[in-house]
Formats: sequence, C-alpha cells, structure tokens
Amino acid sequence: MSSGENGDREQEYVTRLYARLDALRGETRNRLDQVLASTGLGHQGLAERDVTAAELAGRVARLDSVENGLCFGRLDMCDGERRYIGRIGILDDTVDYEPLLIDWRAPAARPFYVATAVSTENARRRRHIRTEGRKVTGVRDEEFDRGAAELTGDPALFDALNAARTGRMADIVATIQAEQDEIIRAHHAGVLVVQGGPGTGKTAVALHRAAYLLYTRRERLARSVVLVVGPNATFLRYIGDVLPSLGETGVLLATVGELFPGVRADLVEPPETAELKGRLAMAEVIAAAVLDRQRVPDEGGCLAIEHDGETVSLDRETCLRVRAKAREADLPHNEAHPHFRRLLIDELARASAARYGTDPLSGGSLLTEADLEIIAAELRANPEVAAAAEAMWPLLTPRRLLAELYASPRRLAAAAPDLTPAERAALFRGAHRGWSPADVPLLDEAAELLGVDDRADRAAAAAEHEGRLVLAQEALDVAHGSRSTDFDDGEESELLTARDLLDAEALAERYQEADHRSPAERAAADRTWAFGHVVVDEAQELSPMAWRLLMRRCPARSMTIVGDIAQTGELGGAPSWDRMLGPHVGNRFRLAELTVNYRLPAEIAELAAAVLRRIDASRTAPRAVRAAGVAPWRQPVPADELALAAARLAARERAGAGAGRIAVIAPAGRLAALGAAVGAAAPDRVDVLDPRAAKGLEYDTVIVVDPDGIVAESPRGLNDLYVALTRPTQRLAVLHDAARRPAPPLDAL
Ligand SMILES: Nc1ncnc2c1ncn2[C@@H]1O[C@H](COP(=O)(O)OP(=O)(O)OP(=O)(O)O)[C@@H](O)[C@H]1O
Repeated sequence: MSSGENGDREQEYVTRLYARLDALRGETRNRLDQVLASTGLGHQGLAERDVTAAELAGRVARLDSVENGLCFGRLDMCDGERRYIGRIGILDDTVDYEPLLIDWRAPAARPFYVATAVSTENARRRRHIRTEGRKVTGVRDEEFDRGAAELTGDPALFDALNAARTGRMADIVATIQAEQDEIIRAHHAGVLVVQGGPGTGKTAVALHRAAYLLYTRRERLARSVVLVVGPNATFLRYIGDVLPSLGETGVLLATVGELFPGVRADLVEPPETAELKGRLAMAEVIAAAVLDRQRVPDEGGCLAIEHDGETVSLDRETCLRVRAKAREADLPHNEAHPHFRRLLIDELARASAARYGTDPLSGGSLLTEADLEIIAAELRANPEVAAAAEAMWPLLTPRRLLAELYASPRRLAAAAPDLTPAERAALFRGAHRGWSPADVPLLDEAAELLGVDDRADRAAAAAEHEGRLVLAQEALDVAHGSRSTDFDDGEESELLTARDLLDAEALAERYQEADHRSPAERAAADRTWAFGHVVVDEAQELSPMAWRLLMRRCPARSMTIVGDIAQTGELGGAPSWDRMLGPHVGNRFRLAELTVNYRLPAEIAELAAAVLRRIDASRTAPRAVRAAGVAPWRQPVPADELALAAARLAARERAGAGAGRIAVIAPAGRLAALGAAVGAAAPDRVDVLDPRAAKGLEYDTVIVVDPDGIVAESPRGLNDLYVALTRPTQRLAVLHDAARRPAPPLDAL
C-alpha cells in the first residue's frame, strides 16, 4: 500500500472523523449523565429513565468500541460522489447532516464489497485505507475502469490472511469478499445454513451476519437478543472480540451446556454416553420417566388414609381412573398436580361418604352435596392426603427427575425399555456427580414436560412484597410523625403530607428495585427466553436433542447455522443437514455455500483435500487463495521420543514464528505427556490439544503428532485428522512413530 499524497489527504479526512467521533462520545456521555441524574420521576418515569439510560449506555459502548479501524475504505462513484466506509455511520453536524462515514452494513456501502471490473455497481474506484490507531499508514486503489484486481491480487486481504495470529479472532469488516457479503446480507428470514470447508470464513461470516441483522433490525433484536452458540468455552473466548469490535455488545455467547440456567455442565463422560443422551429417542425416555412418576398402588394393593378415626381406602382401579382423568387435562406434570389432587380428594370424599352415609334400605347416599363438600374440606386439611397426593403425583424439578432416573435401574428400565441393558447401564449413575453438557438438553426436555413449579418463587415474591409494604408503612409513619406540628389552628389541613399523597402500596412499588440487567443478561438467566436470532457455529457437532433445545429457544426460527459436515467429530453429530434439520423445519431452510479457503496455504490445502477425498469422495475441497511457500513436512521419531521431539520442534517454531501462535495437536491419550514436555520447552504461545478442542481455532504453525493415533482414537477419526490438518495459516509438520510410515496420504509427504 502506498501512502504519499493520497495518504496525506486521507489523513486529514480521518482526523476529521475522529474529531467527530470524540464529539459524539462527549455528547452521548453528557446525555447519559443527565438522564441518570434526573429525579422527581414517578414510577413510570423511572422505568422510562432506565430504558433511555440503557439505550444511551449501549450507544456509548458502541462509540468506544469502534476506535480501531474506524474508517477503512472509500468508494468513488461514477457520478463523482465519494463514500467513506467504516465501522459505524457518522453524520456531519455542520452541513445538512451529510454522511461523513457510511456504516459498512448500509446498502450504500455494498459496492465496496461486491463491485468488480465486470459489475462495477456504479463505482469507479475502491480505495482501501489502512490505519494504525488514528494514523493513516497506507492507501491502495482499485480502478474499475482499468480492470479491478482479481481476488488473488487483493493485498488488503493478503495482509489480513498472512498476519501473525494472536489467539483471538479478528473481524474481517475491511476485506469481506463478495460470496461472503451475499450471505451476510441475505434477506432470508428463516433458517439459513452456511456450509463450507475449513477456513472458508464460516465463523467470520456468521458473526458479521449477526452484526448486520442487529443493524437492520436493531429495535427488535436489541430487546430479544441474538444468541451465538459455539462448541466449547475456548472457542467462545477465541471469537469473543469480533462482535464488540463491530460495535455489538448485546449478544449472548454460550455453549449448549450453558443454556440451562443454574446448571454447571462440567461433568466429563465417555463420548458413547454423550452420543446416547443426544439421541432423539431420549425425548421419549424423558416423557416416559415423567409418566412413571405418576404412581398408583401395585396390583392387589390400595390407597389407605386414616381420616377421622377411620380408614378410607381407594382400590387400584379407582386410583388408575383418577390418574387417567388427571392426564386427560393434558397439562405439564407439575401444573396438573393440583388437578390430580382435587380428583383424588373427590374420590376419597365419596369413599368416606359411602362408609358414613349409606342408606341401609335403599343403598343410596344419605349425605347431601354440602356434606360431601365438608368432608372434602376436611380431607384437604389432612396431611396424610397431601402426602399421598405427593407420593402418587410428586412435584418435580427437572434436576430431581433426571438424577432419580439415572440413580435407579428400575426407573431406567421402566422409562427406557427400548434401550439395551448395556445402554441403560451407561446411563446409570449410583450417586449424583453433577451434570454433563449432554444432560442439558435432557434437563430442558424435562422442564418442558414438567412445567414450572413456581410456588416457591411466588411465595418468595409475596414475602418480599410484604416486606416492602412494612418498610413503606414505617417510612410513611416516620414522615408523618416528624412533620412540623407548629401550626396555627386550621393550617394543618391545608398542607399535604407524604401520607396524603401516597399509600404504603404505592410507595412499596417505588422501593421495588428496577431490573438493571441488560437484555443479554436477562436472557442468560431465563430458560424460556425466546431469542430473536440464533447463530449456531460448528453446527455439525450438535446432537438431535441439542437441536430440540435450540429450536425451543428460537420459536421464530430465525437462525444462521454454519458448519462443515466433513468435520463432524462427535458420534451424535450430523451426517447431513437434511437429517439434522428435517425434524424441525422440514426442507424449509436455505443452503448457502462458501468455496474459498482463506486459512490454508495451497500446499497444506492440497494435503487436506486428499484426506477429504478419503472421508467422502463426492466432496470438493475449498480452493485456497494463496501459497505460503512452505510445503508441509513429515518427521519420523522413535515412539518413546514423540513428546520430546514435538516439544523441541514447538520451541524452534516459536522462536521463528515472530508473534505467532503454535498448536501441537495429538490424540487425547497423548496430551498429558505432550503437555508436560511442551510446558518445559516452550511455555507460552504453544497450545497442546486434541482435534476436538482445536475445532474452529487456527494457528500460524501446527504440529500434528501421531496422525494414525488420531484416526484410531474415534469412529470419526479421519474427520478428526482433517480438523487437525486444517488449523494452520502458515506451516504444518507431522510427527509420527518412526517404526511405521503413516497411512496415506500422509505417507507421501
Ligand atoms: N474476507 C476475509 N478477510 C480476511 N480474513 C478472512 C476473510 N474470510 C476469512 N478470513 C479469515 O480466515 C480464517 C478462517 O475463517 P473462519 O475461522 O471463519 O473459517 P471457518 O470456515 O469457520 O473454519 P473452520 O471450519 O475451520 O472453523 C480466519 O482467520 C478469518 O479471519
């Protein structure tokens, strides 16, 4: 990129933009201070103040977040118009509010991403402006009338692709490519699936699409929140800077395991158990487990209650009838409990009436409806009746249901008759040891079927309100008691006191703390939150049960789903998009494809493509846009020296990689030894991980240790190897046991 005269001129413009940005920040902060300081508002006024304050605080955060790379491009249109393109839109307050800077998401910015010499979109020139801090460091032009640079000749893109990795994903707003732009701005309102090989920018595109949707539908999405789902916490940390750098902070990033408020899903369990729990059949198991908790006396048994010195009993058939009637209401289990209890008491009352009040002559009842009601009222107060109702139709939390299911071979057998004994044994857990990520969709399923038992919450809320009333009354009494008594006759009645204006109820409302959490925080704490849009990354890994949970979180089915079927590593993951999404949206999803590999240099991409052919000969590998000049290499090492050799190589690569980052990717079984060796030789900027943890991440150099071990370690081992080989942006080394050549195609290195 050159700077020179153009650079000086752009520097002037950019300086002006930053001056305007500073002024906007100052104005917005002042308004926020004023709003926060406003007093004397009624209850309604306070609520409105909080909304305005949250809106202004969001605007301040947005203005602060765009400091770096505020302006990165300019479009010169054929009619002489100039458009500066940047992270946000800024208007000129001195001249008719002309746009000084156009938000990259605005329609007017689109030609910057899609114009070519063939289709110029009325643009004459595209200018890339590079800045460091507030200083313009380079300017480069593409003149469309002279033939715009091909993709392979775009230096702004190559600078970004060749830059050393920092361990945090960066936004690509200055270099979005046309096929990516089309997906980011897609009008499709429903489910959009983005399929693409590794390094095609799926994650980048999905995050920029979230930012785009927030821009175009801010009013609605800011309130209903965008949820971004990723495979693990490391990945979410890796992508965590992208949306804030685009000025979007009100987004919730979470793994599926984090989507059941109050549950920490940190239990590690065998992949086979996770796969089993992810099967669609588990929905039926949970439903059967709920029904199994609605108990009646065993064959030949009966329900017997001591009441009023007598035993009142219901036989099994009557209990079955009561249960069937309660089920007919088709309510969630907990919500049906009061109904069941009412029906049970009615039957007990009838049985009791039959004992006390049968006419010896006619056999009919001697008791009136009113008598029956009295007996029922007595039964309602009888603790034995309450205990029987609880035993037959217990109020259950999802956690209790699942923990007691896992803990009981009898319950497992009753709820999961179609599972094999070995599968049921895999679900069995003698003692409760916490929850795994695969348990979360099951807890969610249970929550749906059980319904909310919010009696405790309601009682707590009532107690709190009561407490506020007492406080308010005391406050009013103090105000009344401390009023001036120095009145002339008749004067007192002319003066209004706090008591005249307010009653305790109204004052209590004012004491009620406003909910100061952001919409994203509130969404995170609410299992029933309906997100406005859901982005799912590495979507191929999700189990059918996880999809059920996600679909519940997004009733509007406004979703961007990105992934690569060829990278599926989880046993319960997707074999195809149709199979995965069919049960939820049929064929009502749009499939878009990304075909260019921005991560891998051509030399490594070629090797990865050979592995892909072995996974599925019908799949086409994405085309690489650049060469690194370094062919991947293979190093045979005696088996017992693999860890040491990998550590030495990592240290050497680290010394040569500048500020870059290195990964050692190996079978899970080797991680402990490798971690120790690498930790001693090259403690920082080197990660040691298995392919599953490496999913979605990227490094300047990758050292794959024991590739055959990776393949052997899981039924989807070849997919895992594919993931490992597709993580580097520059260099790839393969270390293997010297006693054997690795399996093809790595043997050809
Ligand atoms: N238009 C672009 N400009 C600059 N960099 C880009 C562009 N598109 C993608 N990249 C970079 O390419 C790399 C790969 O992108 P990303 O991680 O989004 O790919 P992916 O398809 O999600 O890969 P995987 O399937 O391996 O997770 C990232 O460093 C990303 O920033």
